[in-house]
Amino acid sequence: QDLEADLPAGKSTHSYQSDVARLRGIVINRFLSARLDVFLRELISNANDALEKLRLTALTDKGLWDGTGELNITIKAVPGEDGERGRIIIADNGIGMTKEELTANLGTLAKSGTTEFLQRAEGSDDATGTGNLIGAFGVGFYSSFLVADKVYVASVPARSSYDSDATQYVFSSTAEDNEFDVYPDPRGRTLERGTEITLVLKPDAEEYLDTIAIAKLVHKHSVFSTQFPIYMHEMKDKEVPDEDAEAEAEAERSEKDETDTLLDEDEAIIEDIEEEGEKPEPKTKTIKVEDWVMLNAQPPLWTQDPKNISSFEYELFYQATFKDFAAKPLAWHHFSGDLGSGISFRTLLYLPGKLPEVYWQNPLQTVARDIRLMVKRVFITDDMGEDYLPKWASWLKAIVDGKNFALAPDDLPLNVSRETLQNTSFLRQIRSALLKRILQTFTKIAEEDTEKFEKVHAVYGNVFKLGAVEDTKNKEKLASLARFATNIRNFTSFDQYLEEKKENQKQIFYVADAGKTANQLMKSVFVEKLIARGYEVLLLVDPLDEVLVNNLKKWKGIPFQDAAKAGLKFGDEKLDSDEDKALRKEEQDRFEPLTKWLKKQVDEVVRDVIVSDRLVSSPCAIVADERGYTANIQRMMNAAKAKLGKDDPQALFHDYAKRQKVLEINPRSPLIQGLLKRVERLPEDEDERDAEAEDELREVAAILIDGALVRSGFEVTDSDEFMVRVDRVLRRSLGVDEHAPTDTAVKPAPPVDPELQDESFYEPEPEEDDGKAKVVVPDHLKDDVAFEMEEISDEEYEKLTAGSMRHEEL
Ligand SMILES: Nc1ncnc2c1ncn2[C@@H]1O[C@H](COP(=O)(O)OP(=O)(O)OP(=O)(O)O)[C@@H](O)[C@H]1O
Repeated sequence: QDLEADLPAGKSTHSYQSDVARLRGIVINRFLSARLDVFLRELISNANDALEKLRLTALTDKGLWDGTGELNITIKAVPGEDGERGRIIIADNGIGMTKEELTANLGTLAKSGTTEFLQRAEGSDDATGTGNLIGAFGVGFYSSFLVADKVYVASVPARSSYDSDATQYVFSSTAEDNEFDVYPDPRGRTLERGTEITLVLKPDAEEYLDTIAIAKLVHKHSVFSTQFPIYMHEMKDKEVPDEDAEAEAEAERSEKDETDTLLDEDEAIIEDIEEEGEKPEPKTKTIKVEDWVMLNAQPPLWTQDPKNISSFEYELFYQATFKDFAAKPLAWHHFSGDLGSGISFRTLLYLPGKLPEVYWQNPLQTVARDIRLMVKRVFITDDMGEDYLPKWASWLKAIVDGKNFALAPDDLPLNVSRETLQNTSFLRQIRSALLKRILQTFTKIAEEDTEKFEKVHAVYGNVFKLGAVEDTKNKEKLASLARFATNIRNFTSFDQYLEEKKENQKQIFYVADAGKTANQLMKSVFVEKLIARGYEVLLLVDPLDEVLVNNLKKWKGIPFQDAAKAGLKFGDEKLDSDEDKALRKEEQDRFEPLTKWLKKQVDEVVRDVIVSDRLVSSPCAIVADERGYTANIQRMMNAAKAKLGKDDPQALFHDYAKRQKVLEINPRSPLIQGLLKRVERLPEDEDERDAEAEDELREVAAILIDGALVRSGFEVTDSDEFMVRVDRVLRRSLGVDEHAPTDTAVKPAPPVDPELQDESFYEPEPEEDDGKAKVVVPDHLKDDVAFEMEEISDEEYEKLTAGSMRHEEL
């Protein structure tokens, strides 16, 4: 029987309160279709409230509900037939409404702040933002009109559940009219208690009739939003005995039995056995039966006490909620907080076991997509805006469930734009709570479980480094989580490095070269002496490492020192004996002729040449100035410079920075000592100059410097020139005439061919027959044919050929 009022008797028509009319107008006209599906979560949320209200009031007023019978929510989709519209019916057996309550609750808005909300919503173009706030401001029920042309709300208050004569009333309203009707339900009393909402779907909302679509929606928005079971009506296939077919089969069987008795006895036995093997299957048929499937078997995990939740449950919840099946979460943190002004929240945050590839493809572009903001267990949004979290944390997956959230409109302004959503104090407070807890979670693992932290660091190491550069507020905390290899250990933090710092050491030493391994870096010329003397050196192999230390500049007040740069001090130089100091001074004076001479030779490559204090076995090294490029940075900058114009100031700076290096020579290297001697022997007098000897020496120096460049990680200035020099020096050492030219004569190419020949002309020429025995396989068979040959003796050959087998056949 239809819900439509058939008799005018008992029907009353009311106008919506003006605010309701405006609100309905916004809902109906200003929502994007993408937000249509909120209607279901809103109605489920209302049903949940009605059930909760019943449960609570029944605690003190047993007359409302005796505690027996399940409190639940049901959803039923009724496809349209015979030109009728499809319907969705959502019912609860909660507190219910009287005739007066139907009129008052659904016809007026009692929320404070609504008028302001309406003004802003009407003035805003951001329809999606409005969608986020539905629910938080009690526009919930009116979202029905997103999908329905007509809505019926049938209700019986709980108080009447024991009174079988009590009247069930219907509220009905169309989307167009600004009026609604209230009348006794023409179907009579169909509900024991509670509310049943029937949505007569608009033609373009018929997709919601699909039970799978409904189940998906419930899972997306509401599966964790109520503690009460949600059941969905389904027509299920069921096999039942088919009595008609069974009776027919029985008749057939008895006919057959009669024939069997006529057969020979032996045969009859065989027949019996066979019959036993194939007992007649009972005849069945498939019928459709009604079934109610529970959609939310799981209660909201984050509302439970962490003590009662197993790791397995946390992991399952993670997978189900965030659809991340790539790896188990590495860790989670489940906590509640209070923001004052009556707002509290519960949060469950997860550190994913793997960061998505897109994160590292462009970490600065990533946006947090998995922070699910809920209010009272009802999903509100997972779009917190582009910059809600710093980029380093954009991988975070979390549920944030605010309580009493809607009661504090100041904390969530009615303005609907995302930018303001981000800037509300509630969300800002949540953001800092989230960041604080992420860092706490990492720090706790780092302090308590090194093995686990190694795993965490393998995934998040670069996140810490990126974060320390990006997030000035959390710089220290993030940087202290980063770990590095050193020449002494594999996994050390800056703090641990300082614990092992030597006396008087005033710098944190590091050497960086992205792409090299820690072992390779340990062999770098720059750290020879540091390592030989037993100092600890951070071996920075990741591109972000160098960015991080350059950005930090100091750790606990102690500067970082790139071992490949000028300014390296062991710190104990002052403690050297006078003798040592004198020795160094003497060395410097002694090598001055060489440093001066070399400086003239290498003017283009380096700024200065000095006697080194950092080399042990290598003859020389190229060390960058404090403001110059190290090889590592130079490589990165070269790529960037390639894109700049020649006269671009940045390009000019690049050339300048490139030259800011020093050639350091090792006074103990025999090669350097030999070079010094040769330089000293060069006659100073202009007239006596030996051009040839000078050239030779220059060449040696040039190779030495190129070698130093390569050893120091730079590229040689001109690799062709380098090879020409090496060629000359090799000749000299082999006693080959240095100037003897290589015979470079070659046969010139034939004259230009003016014509295009026949195609076959360009095919490769067949090999000439050399007269030797061989098997020639045509090209197209080469892949398919294989040969095995066996050498046979003359005798065997004779034997074989003597018979019928001829040579060719063999
Ligand atoms: N299923 C229901 N059972 C009983 N009362 C209901 C039901 N649905 C709605 N109501 C009544 O109608 C009122 C208006 O509902 P509406 O969804 O517009 O706002 P709200 O539920 O009060 O706000 P919010 O959606 O933010 O919780 C509710 O406050 C409630 O009193």
